[in-house]
Amino acid sequence: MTNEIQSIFNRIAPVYDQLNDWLSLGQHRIWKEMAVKWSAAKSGDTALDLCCGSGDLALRLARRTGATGKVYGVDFSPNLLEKAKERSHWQYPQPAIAWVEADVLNLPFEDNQFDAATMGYGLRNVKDISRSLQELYRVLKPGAKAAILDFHRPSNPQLRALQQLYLDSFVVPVASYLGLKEEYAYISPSLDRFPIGREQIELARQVGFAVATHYPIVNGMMGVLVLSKLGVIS
Ligand SMILES: C/C(=C\Cc1cc(O)c2ccccc2c1O)CCC[C@H](C)CCC[C@H](C)CCCC(C)C
Ligand SMILES: C[S@@+](CC[C@H](N)C(=O)[O-])C[C@H]1O[C@@H](n2cnc3c(N)ncnc32)[C@H](O)[C@@H]1O
Repeated sequence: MTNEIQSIFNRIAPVYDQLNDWLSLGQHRIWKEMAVKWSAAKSGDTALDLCCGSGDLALRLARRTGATGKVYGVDFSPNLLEKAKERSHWQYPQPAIAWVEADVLNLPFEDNQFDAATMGYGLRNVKDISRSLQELYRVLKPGAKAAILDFHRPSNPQLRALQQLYLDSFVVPVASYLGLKEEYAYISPSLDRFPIGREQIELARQVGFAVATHYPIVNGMMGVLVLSKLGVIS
């Protein structure tokens, strides 16, 4: 059965990439590249991109893991996955990516499979953040790292007000013009209830991550949670 979040992302799929470029003034590419770097994915790795959407992070990961590595992109929106497949089809050389339609709260993978993982703008959207971190922990190999990029609320009240103004007075009106007002208006309340950096760290520790650090970026308007599963890398 399709849930509300799935429907939102299925509806925005046709314009998703273009709007990300316009609304972030192209900056989302830099933020995603930072997440890929912090995941420490390297050549030959088996890497995972959770909530992969149209595949931006998975394609970036695949550039790092190379021809000897493999990337798995997981998402539950068939329309965004279709976009991801289309994009990877046109790349040369063909990236080694498997696109998997699944719920990240129930990953279809064995324990201890992945050398590195990323998640971009997914954690704020899942129904159960702890469960999602637990699943991520389960499938990572001991010694592996994950980098989770998402919006963040700046602690400075002026910057928070500026972020809110940008969302209400620029992002939502632009999306409205394309008939996607409700879909983009959803970002603001989802950010209001999203745990801030130190709360994310606490949730990650509770599921077993021994090392968890949150890096605010874009003056705290975005953040990257970097997690390590302790153990020896074989
Ligand atoms: C790639 C980005 C967001 C992805 C994204 C996440 C969601 O949860 C959504 C939910 C519903 C609809 C769409 C999305 C969605 O696209 C980040 C960039 C896009 C943002 C809309 C831009 C927001 C900019 C910030 C407030 C900070 C502005 C800084 C400035 C541009 C330097
Ligand atoms: C804002 S998009 C991010 C897409 C991509 N990672 C990026 O950075 O552009 C959020 C994605 O999370 C996916 N998603 C949300 N909850 C999910 C879940 N429980 N299981 C799988 N995918 C989920 C949505 O379908 C959507 O593609």
